[in-house]
Parts: sequence; structure tokens; C-alpha cells
Amino acid sequence: MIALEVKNLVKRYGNLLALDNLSLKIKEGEVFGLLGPNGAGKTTFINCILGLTPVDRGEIYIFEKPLKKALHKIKPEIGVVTQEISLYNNLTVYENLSFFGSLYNLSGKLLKERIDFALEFVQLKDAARKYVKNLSGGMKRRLNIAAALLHSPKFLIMDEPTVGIDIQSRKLILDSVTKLARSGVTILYTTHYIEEADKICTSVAFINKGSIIECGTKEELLGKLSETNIVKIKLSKSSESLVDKIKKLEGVESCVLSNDELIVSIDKTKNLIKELVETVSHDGCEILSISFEKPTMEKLYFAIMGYSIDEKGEIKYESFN
Ligand SMILES: Nc1ncnc2c1ncn2[C@@H]1O[C@H](COP(=O)(O)OP(=O)(O)OP(=O)(O)O)[C@@H](O)[C@H]1O
Repeated sequence: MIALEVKNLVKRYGNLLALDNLSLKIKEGEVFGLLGPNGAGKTTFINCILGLTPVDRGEIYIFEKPLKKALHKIKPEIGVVTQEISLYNNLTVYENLSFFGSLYNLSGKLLKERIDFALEFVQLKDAARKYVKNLSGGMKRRLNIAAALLHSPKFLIMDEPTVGIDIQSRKLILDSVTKLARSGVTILYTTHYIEEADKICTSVAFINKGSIIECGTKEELLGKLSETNIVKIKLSKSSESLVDKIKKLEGVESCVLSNDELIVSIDKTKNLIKELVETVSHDGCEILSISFEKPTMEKLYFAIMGYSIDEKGEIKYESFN
């Protein structure tokens, strides 16, 4: 069963093209990571698939039903953890869950059971009587997740749920995503943390300027990585024209320049070291060092996108260590 299928989605805000012909498919049971920097279009995408933002073009199917026609039937299957925390500060943890549960028509014994489960799941049982205004940022985020789980959704959408929280809460949230997936819940997880996507997602899509640049299961992506070798060449001075020359060599898949260092991704069936050294020398650059890198998700991201993402979600052009 396909949990989400999106075909050629287009969303404009005035002149800004926020989603540019975006297509993707999420299979039931996957933890699907939508990975991209601030402004890439992640929240817009979520708002579109929830029917909260009208789309300009494209089709959306959730559990193989068209969103347009079946929104009211599909909604009870979906849980949403929004980027902004949506809780009532002047109610206790338990009262908040009780209120959100009642919105899903839960009441009595079933509501109590679901609240107990959700509190246990995010490890907030001991905080049940605390007012939300007195919780730490991490505890609020965990409560936000608990509220989204009360009605036992089959498809959970989480929009950057670990931004700005302590390490312990982050670990707890990542572990709970993995646990939920094991219990059969499909998860769409947006993030700008590459290492989170690497750690918990079974499939990942790289999104930039509203387009999917690369997408696949982790195995497929890692398979791609193993088809390439990454060579790092430290230069005495940088030259953008050299990057263009190297990109033209047969067998070079990508080349980016970062802090006077060339990062070249090469088809692993090719040995291009001689050609690389010659090209660099002809360009008048001096080679300070050459090293070979074992690829990781972060390195793949940099090689494909030409940048990495910092803690705050901003694009950073320096290479990773
Ligand atoms: N309501 C809106 N009106 C106009 N422009 C918008 C609106 N919402 C988002 N945008 C713009 O659309 C683009 C995509 O924004 P979006 O919030 O979807 O990105 P994002 O990947 O979720 O980033 P972030 O992590 O910063 O939330 C950005 O350029 C943003 O400024």
C-alpha cells in the first residue's frame, strides 16, 4: 500500500515558486525523511498534503485515495506534529491531552487509556499535573508529539520536531519515531539535520527550492555512494574555472569547491587521479594534499547539493570535516 503519493505538485506564493512540480511516493511503514535547508518548501509541502494550503496544480493521494474527494475520510488516519508548538500554557499536561483527545471524539475510558499510552510513550507520566508553561522546551515538544498520537494515526507527519531542544529530548524523540515505525505507523519526517535523516529514516528525499533533487531508500542512496569515490584535493589557491574543467572529465560525477579544497565525486570504475593532477597543474594551481573519503549521507548530500546545512537550517558552503 502507498501511504502518500504526490504527482507534479505546484504551489506559488505570488511570484515565488514554493513547490516546483514536486512528485514523490511514500510506502506504508516507511520513515520518510524530507531533508532540506530553511525555505526549501518542507512546511509548504506538509500544508498542501493536509489540505491546509490550496495547491496550484498536482495530485495528492493518501492511502491511495485522492485528497480532494476523500479529505474527511483520510483525516482520522493522520497525526500531525507541527513545527510551532500548539499547546495551552495555562492547562496542565493531562488537561491538554484531554482537550486534544476530545477533538478526536475520544472520551471516558478510551480517552484515559490513550492519554496514559501517549504520556508513557513520550516519558511524561511524571509531569502529567504540571502546567505547560512550566515545562522545558524539550518537554513541550514531547507533549506536542503525544497530542498527535492520541487517536492512533496510521500516518504521522512530523515537521522538524527536534529543532532547538536538549540532547536528551532529541534522543527520546528519535527513539520514539523508530518505535512508532516498528509498530506499523508510516512517518513523514521533515528536518534540516542530515544526521537525523541518516539515523532514523528508511527513505530520504533531498528538497531544494521546492524540487526533489535526490530520492531513494537509504540502501539505494548508499548504493549510489558506493558507485562513486570521493577525492579531496587541497589547493594553494582556489579557482572556479578549474571546477568547470574537472566537471568535464569523463567519469567525474560532481565537483565542488570549498575553502580551497576540491571535492570530486568519481565513478568508482574509473581511475582519474592522473587526469585530475594534470588538470589542476595545467590550471596553474598547486596541490597541497590529496585524500580519499569514505562516503556518508552527509558527504553524499554535499556532493549532490554543493552545500551542507548548519544547526540553524541555513545553507553552509564549507565542507564537513
Ligand atoms: N504564506 C506564505 N506566503 C508567502 N511566502 C511563503 C509563505 N509560506 C512560505 N513562504 C515561502 O515559501 C518558501 C518555502 O517555505 P517553507 O516554510 O515551506 O520552507 P521550509 O523548508 O519549511 O523552511 P523552514 O524550515 O524555514 O520552515 C520560502 O521561500 C518561504 O519564504
